[in-house]
Amino acid sequence: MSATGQIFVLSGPPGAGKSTVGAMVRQNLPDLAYSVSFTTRAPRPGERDGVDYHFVDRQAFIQRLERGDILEHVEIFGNMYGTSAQVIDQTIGQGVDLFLDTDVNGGKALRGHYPQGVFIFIVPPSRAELERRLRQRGTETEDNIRLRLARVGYELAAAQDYTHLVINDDLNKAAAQVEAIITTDRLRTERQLTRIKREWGL
Ligand SMILES: Nc1nc2c(ncn2[C@@H]2O[C@H](COP(=O)(O)OP(=O)(O)O)[C@@H](O)[C@H]2O)c(=O)[nH]1
Ligand SMILES: Nc1ncnc2c1ncn2[C@@H]1O[C@H](COP(=O)(O)OP(=O)(O)O)[C@@H](O)[C@H]1O
Repeated sequence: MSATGQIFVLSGPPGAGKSTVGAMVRQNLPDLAYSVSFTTRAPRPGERDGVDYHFVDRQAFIQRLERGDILEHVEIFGNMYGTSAQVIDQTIGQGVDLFLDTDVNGGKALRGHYPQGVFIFIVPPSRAELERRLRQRGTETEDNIRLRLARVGYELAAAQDYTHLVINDDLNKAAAQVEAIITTDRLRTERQLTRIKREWGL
């Protein structure tokens, strides 16, 4: 029986709805911690440092990598993204559940470290709708949209390695489904017993 918190990883192609659905789920499940990644990407309008990402320059990112502060990382679209090792250790070490948004490489690395984790893949209903949503998001140049569209197949090929698959057709439905997956995992007997024993001092 594990006394640690669980990890919930959300992956999917760019434009699938990871950020949007992730934010809705976290709002409804406030006791779920969020792993704020490091990135060398520039903030988008509305994104906040330390909340959406820790925005750092390449040199600072590499320093962190060399110090072992980053558990897993990837370079996508010319930018680096990485998960804080400290956040993972401290959060789940304290028995708190942790939500992460990573690409499929991050998913694979985390599956290696935490094989009992919950790995959720999210896809939009169609490629055309994904393209429409990426454009409508209004955050990317045409070149960046093309880069993101070129990655869709690569991300989709890894969907089979995830424990759950959610189709993001209707936003509220998709968020409710991700929430249901998390809640169901939390209701597993071994996780409930761990919690009960801790609370009852058993
Ligand atoms: N492996 C890994 N991927 C990450 C991390 N943080 C973000 N990503 C992924 O990096 C990719 C690009 O993210 P972002 O620039 O926010 O763009 P978007 O996919 O267009 O919303 C997405 O697939 C994220 O899931 C991380 O810490 N590790
Ligand atoms: N079910 C949905 N219906 C319509 N638009 C959506 C839906 N889910 C997400 N979006 C929109 O699609 C765009 C891409 O979603 P986003 O959460 O940024 O994706 P990701 O983080 O996976 O790249 C955003 O503008 C978001 O508001």
